[in-house]
Amino acid sequence: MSSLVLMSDPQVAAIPVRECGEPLVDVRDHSFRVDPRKQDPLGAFAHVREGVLARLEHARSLLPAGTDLLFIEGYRPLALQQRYFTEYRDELAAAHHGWTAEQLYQAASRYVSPPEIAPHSAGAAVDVTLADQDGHELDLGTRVNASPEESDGACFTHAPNVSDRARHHRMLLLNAMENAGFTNYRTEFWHFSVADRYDALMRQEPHARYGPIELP
Ligand SMILES: C[C@@H](N)C(=O)N[C@H](C)C(=O)O
Repeated sequence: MSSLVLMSDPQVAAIPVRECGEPLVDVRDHSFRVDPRKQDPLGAFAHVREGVLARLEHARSLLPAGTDLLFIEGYRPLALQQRYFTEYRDELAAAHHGWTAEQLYQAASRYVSPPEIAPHSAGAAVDVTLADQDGHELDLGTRVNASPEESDGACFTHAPNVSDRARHHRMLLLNAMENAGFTNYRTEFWHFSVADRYDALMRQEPHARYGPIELP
């Protein structure tokens, strides 16, 4: 297992973006199981780049019978990413009075990407989990979007403090998504991205193909 590189690592921001211009598409037009918890009036949450959709379809086909992907969130407007990041950083600041701005920036990036490199705002990232054939969410150890503090670190993909059953489900998800070409952010078992700066760095690619994009 490779060592953890945080989103705040300067190596991530240093990856250049050569925008490929692929459009955003709505996964709800492609028979995915879509959970409404991140639903927004414009349906932004259900959008991803075309190439991300193709990889999601591939990942889905790699899961064992009776198991399916449950799509939670894809595209996130930059203003929302900024809000999530600031709110979480402020929460950490309130709990850790002695931390420097740099410490807060790094710690916040375990759970929310700094807006300037955010994979969700590039349409390159998805938050997904597993469901059974009736659409019931499977146990992957914590709720999707549990923070490190809330879950005592159990949100980390390879956390030891989850049950064998949850670990098994995490590995099903991770293997299907990685074999379909996604990179997991190891601090969150549910977060995967492709062709953004983080994925490019992990794959030692010279540049990312997806940069910040607006919903049409
Ligand atoms: C906030 C959480 N759901 C999330 O999306 N985290 C990743 C790292 C992100 O903000 O890109």
